[in-house]
Amino acid sequence: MSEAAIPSGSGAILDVDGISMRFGGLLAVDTVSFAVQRGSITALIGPNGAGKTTVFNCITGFYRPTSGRIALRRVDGSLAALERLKDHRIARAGVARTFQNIRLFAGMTALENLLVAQHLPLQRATGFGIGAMLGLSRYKAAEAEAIERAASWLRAINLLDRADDAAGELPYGAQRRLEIARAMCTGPALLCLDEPAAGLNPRESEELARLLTTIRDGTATSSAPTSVLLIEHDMGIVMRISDHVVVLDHGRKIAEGPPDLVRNDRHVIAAYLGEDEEA
Ligand SMILES: Nc1ncnc2c1ncn2[C@@H]1O[C@H](COP(=O)(O)OP(=O)(O)OP(=O)(O)O)[C@@H](O)[C@H]1O
Repeated sequence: MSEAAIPSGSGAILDVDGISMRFGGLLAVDTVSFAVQRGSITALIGPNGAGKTTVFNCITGFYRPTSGRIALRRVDGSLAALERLKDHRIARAGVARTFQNIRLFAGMTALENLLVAQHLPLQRATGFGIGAMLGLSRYKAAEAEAIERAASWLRAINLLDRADDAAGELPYGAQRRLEIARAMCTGPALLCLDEPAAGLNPRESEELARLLTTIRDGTATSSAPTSVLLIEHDMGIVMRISDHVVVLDHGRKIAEGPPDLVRNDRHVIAAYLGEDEEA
């Protein structure tokens, strides 16, 4: 079996190479290839049923693609062949994701949600549990770091004053930002967002757009710039914040490029008009 590859000299953090996904007789994704460049926002768009979520699920390990390869450049520079890993291993390799439906721990506070996300470094610092019970200094240091990281993300999403409120009691837009902060607390190489603007009002969308560009640029907190891959139906946000747009239709990639180019592509216009006609 050939190794996962990102061409040397390439600035890609993720390379999706000819992936296909078949559900019985349906070829939901048909030999799709694209790359996510380091420090960029890449949007995956297309009409309903185009295959966006399926591609996403292949990258994040919810599905194993029928064929094709997906290579991730980890934070330490090594390569991971995501198509061979289970979802928890993909998360450890540095892919964090959010879902279309919010999946916070509603009864826990905003702060607790961000601390739970950091259980792995805490576990490592304690030798998986016993160190915490014994109050080891290594654990205390790791715990202080986790709290500091959580606080800096609460500040970045304008929720520091609501740190002790239950996540389920926060306004919808705040919950969406908290989910993104929770994903960022794991220090990912790639942040994957499934329709982050769904259900947001214009002010909340604006806040989200600002948050995503600061995550990309590494100015949201003192964390490193982070590459973002998003599925989004809100074309206003896509065209404003994306560096690169990949368009799918009926499981195939029909266009990719900078937003201005994609917006005027006749195949893209036809795909979206076709959807309107059917609606
Ligand atoms: N688990 C599954 N089993 C069978 N068919 C599936 C499964 N998941 C997705 N599909 C089908 O694959 C195709 C692509 O679906 P997918 O959800 O990836 O599209 P999408 O672009 O994300 O659409 P939307 O914008 O509506 O979320 C659709 O025809 C869908 O019905």
